[in-house]
Amino acid sequence: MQLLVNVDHVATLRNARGEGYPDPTEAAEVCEKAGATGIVFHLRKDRRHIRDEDVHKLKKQVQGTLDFEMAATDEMLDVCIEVDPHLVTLVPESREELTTEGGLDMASVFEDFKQRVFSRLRETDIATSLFIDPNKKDIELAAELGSDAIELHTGTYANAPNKESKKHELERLRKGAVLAHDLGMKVNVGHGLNLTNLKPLVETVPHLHDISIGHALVSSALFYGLDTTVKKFLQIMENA
Ligand SMILES: CC(=O)[C@@H](O)[C@H](O)COP(=O)(O)O
Ligand SMILES: NCC(=O)COP(=O)(O)O
Repeated sequence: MQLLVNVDHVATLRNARGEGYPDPTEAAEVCEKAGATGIVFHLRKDRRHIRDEDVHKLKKQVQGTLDFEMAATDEMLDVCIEVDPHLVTLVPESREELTTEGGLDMASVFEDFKQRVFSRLRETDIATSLFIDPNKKDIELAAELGSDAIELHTGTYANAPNKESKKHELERLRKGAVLAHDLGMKVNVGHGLNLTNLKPLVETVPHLHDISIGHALVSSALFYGLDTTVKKFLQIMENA
């Protein structure tokens, strides 16, 4: 189990005033020094937080795993292949959304991903991950496509309104992780994870590889500091 910190919202804060601070690259350095295994960023089509120059700076700065989240457009594929991260996580993206709203619908993207996206990525050393909901069909199609990993969308679990629905979502994630692992894929998770909901997740869901956490981690860092916050998340993972 390894923690990858998503630095998107360090850039959100920077962009709010158009100043050069806080710098996502500097945040990445603090996170890695505090024990994070790597860094995630999502280069959105509208560049609302991370910008192209951040991507190149992060590539130079990050020592551990670099996970490039993106929509599978030709433009993003060009940037990603040029930057050459360790991992690319393909996510659905819509311009109006405040954040990623769900996983990829694998049935509807399958043929396009096979012919246009994976054919290009397979010519590189970049490992692939698909951001999907914990549905049997989506997981099976991810394996059929030959993805190295999936990232199970934990947003529905994180936002579940009561104990019963949280339990239900955890069970879906557990089953999804077992299936993905049995099909030979690495199991990553992310979205909406925080200092409270991480513990039940890591104690219930097996085979976890990368856990990517951004918005809540950056928010907690305002109160505890970034170094201490990363260590708090790592402690939860270590105790599990
Ligand atoms: C794919 C995912 O769950 C998130 O990391 C997503 O990339 C978040 O996007 P924002 O950082 O723009 O909210
Ligand atoms: N892939 C999920 C991610 O990078 C962080 O998501 P969030 O913690 O910002 O919701």
